[in-house]
Amino acid sequence: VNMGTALIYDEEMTRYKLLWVDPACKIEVPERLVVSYGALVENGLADRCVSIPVREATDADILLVHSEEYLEAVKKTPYMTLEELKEFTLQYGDVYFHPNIYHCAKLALGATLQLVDNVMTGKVRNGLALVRPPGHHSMRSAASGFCIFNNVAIAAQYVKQKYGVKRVLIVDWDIHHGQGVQYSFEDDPSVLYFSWHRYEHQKFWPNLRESDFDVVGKEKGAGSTINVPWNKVKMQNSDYLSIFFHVLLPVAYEFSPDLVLVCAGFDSAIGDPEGEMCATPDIFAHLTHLLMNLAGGKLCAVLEGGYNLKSLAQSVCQTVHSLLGDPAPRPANLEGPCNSALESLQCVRSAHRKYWSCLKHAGSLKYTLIVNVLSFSTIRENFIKDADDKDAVTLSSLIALVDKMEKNEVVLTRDLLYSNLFFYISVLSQGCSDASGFIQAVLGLLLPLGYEYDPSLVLLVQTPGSGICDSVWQQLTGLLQGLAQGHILVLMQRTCIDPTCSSLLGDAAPSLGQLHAAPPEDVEAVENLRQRLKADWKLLQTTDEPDD
Ligand SMILES: COCC(O)(O)CCCCCNCCCN
Ligand SMILES: [Zn+2]
Repeated sequence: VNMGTALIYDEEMTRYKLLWVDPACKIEVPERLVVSYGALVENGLADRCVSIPVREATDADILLVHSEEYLEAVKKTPYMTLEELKEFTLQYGDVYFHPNIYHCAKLALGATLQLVDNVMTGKVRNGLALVRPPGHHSMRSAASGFCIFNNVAIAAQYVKQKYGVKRVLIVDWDIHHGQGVQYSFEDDPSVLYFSWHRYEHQKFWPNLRESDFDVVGKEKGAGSTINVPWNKVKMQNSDYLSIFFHVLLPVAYEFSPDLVLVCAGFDSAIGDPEGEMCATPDIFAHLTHLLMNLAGGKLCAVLEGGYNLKSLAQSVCQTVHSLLGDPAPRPANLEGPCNSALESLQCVRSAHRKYWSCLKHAGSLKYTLIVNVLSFSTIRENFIKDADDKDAVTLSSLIALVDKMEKNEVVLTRDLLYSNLFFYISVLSQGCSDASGFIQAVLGLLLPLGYEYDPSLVLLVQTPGSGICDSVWQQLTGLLQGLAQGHILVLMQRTCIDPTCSSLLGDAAPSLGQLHAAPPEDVEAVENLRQRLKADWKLLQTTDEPDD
């Protein structure tokens, strides 16, 4: 059941700003919150959310990550003169202090903890905390990058301590590397930290060697830090989606988190002076949607960066639309990932191959994945029979149609042809359906194909004997709703009405639990098919090698 989406915001957090000249900090202005919240109100989204009040974080909350000496130092800032504030600020990088920033930093952290409390206790399903100062750069004893307290890092420690949460996934889609988060969990296998960031071979701020793809975590935490460096600017939607399909989502499903925290920075959107990327605000509807079937839908997004007020406001609205369960806009005209993105993708996958079974290739065939992309011409030449001109494609005719498609005697009624290309994937799994093999096929093959194809309708058919268990079926039904603006038609030849309906009604699919290594034959099946198809379907590429 959909318990709703929390929105946590308090205008007190707009009451601090830069009081002196500092070119590095002038972009971090109070208007960032004003326009974000304003846009949610204007678009009728604020009213559809459950409004949860902020609270002040306690010392105990702050000390989950930060040191006593750092907290004691920050506590003195409200009483400092302008000169003392400037002096105090000099010891840190790309950050500024203000008499009211300590208060606002406690509210930003308090807002974040209110959000995770309400999600963990089931008051709401998911939510967004619109906060400043942001958090992901601040470290145990240092402020950095406009950040005072590390809101998301503290939230992860907080839920582990208070709710005994075993595994937390942190997705940092801000365009900067959240080094503060990485440092907090680099040896902690219970927190998986994923970050992509503008890097340009260490030439971009914060210019850290440890932001590169080969830094994967330490000791027990090896494999639980995933760094995706963008070594060029102007990355687009398909670059972002490729990383989700071929790195983040396969690993996230294998990790099977109990909670997803998002460092929701929107400086990764087009128009942002910091990111200089080209991904459009609607991509955040898809990124959010693609994470919403993890952890039983428990997702807490916390604002980090975002400095172009127009694209920030639009990106925030796209994110909240998805949190509310609204269908995502069609991912129009996706090209393939650029070579630089493919290089990063390949580097990250190989750096993590030994930690995550989903990134391995081996074995022989179990799934026969039949992918027929039937274009107009193919259909017209080879398949059209003298189909009578039905006015409406009735369900029975669709079922009859699908039966024929199963037998590859495709007869398409004329009006079905009018809905442009017809895209037909049948995932036949002989024998018991191993969830991980199937999910990896969905994430690494079906979704990239589907997003690139961008259908106006998704026809999902459950063939008898497919042996796909309900929770996997619900994951599939949920994930596919990111396509065709959610226009999905499910033909079931087996009674799994309830789980399907709950997924169609927007409920998150139940977690599949930690996924074991997929049977090698499944992995190979997907890999073979991906090799065959990637020449025509660019989103299937994971390397810039002609045949990886
Ligand atoms: C968590 O804060 C959100 C953020 O990651 O966006 C902070 C970015 C700090 C960027 C510091 N350099 C600015 C140089 C100005 N050209
Ligand atoms: Zn940022």
